[in-house]
Amino acid sequence: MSVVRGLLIVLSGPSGVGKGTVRAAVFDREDHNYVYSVSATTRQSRPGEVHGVDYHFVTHDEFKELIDQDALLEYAEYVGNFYGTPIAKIEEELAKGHDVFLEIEVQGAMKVRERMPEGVFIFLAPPNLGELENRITNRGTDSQEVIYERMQKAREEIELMKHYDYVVINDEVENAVDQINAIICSEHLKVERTIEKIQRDIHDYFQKGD
Ligand SMILES: Nc1ncnc2c1ncn2[C@@H]1O[C@H](COP(=O)(O)OP(=O)(O)OP(=O)(O)O)[C@@H](O)[C@H]1O
Ligand SMILES: Nc1nc2c(ncn2[C@@H]2O[C@H](COP(=O)(O)O)[C@@H](O)[C@H]2O)c(=O)[nH]1
Repeated sequence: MSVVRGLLIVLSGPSGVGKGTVRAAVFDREDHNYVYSVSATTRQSRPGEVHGVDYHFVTHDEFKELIDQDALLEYAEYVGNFYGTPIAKIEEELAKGHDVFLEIEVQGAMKVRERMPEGVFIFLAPPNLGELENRITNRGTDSQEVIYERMQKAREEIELMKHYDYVVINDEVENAVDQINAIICSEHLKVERTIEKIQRDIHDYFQKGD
């Protein structure tokens, strides 16, 4: 029997809203078949970040080579650094029936939407912008200048949330996780129902011909 292709789940939203935190909590569920798409970036690694796990940390030349080789599903420049999604792993995992999670900013998500509109696009929103600023600040990874730039970006990004299939507010991590799990279940059901409908149609068509 052929394997049903996995879902491409694009979790997007402003920096610091909690995408990584929520995604890790979604992955903590025991019985999942999720795979995380590790992005390439020209950003310097932060303390504790592991090459190949959190990101593929690459030079500008290496990033340019990925673009030239058409190895990225999408890429974007974000606050002075490049970020991109390697395509090969995604195709491989979807074909195995695994659900692939992308955790990317909004310009990139819109490009994925053009290339893979069958994806499930979830915008993670902060309860309010003051709380977003607190989260980025308390994370302690960015200078005041970078925090300012990320907050300016957040304003533009929130304007684009209307282009997503779902908006989830990350007030409490557990609430956001429950909503995302419910979205994924319902998207799987949609795919199963569509397959059943097509199979019924094929069955009915050939019965008529008998
Ligand atoms: N619901 C929440 N309530 C309070 N703090 C939260 C919540 N979700 C995440 N945080 C905290 O906010 C900070 C930013 O979270 P995280 O790094 O997961 O965001 P992100 O969206 O992945 O950021 P980036 O896009 O910059 O990688 C972290 O310190 C995290 O612990
Ligand atoms: N368009 C893409 N955006 C990405 C990708 N990987 C991560 N990101 C997003 O960039 C910002 C900044 O990330 P940070 O790790 O420096 O805080 C954040 O919104 C990430 O989600 C990608 O492959 N493409």
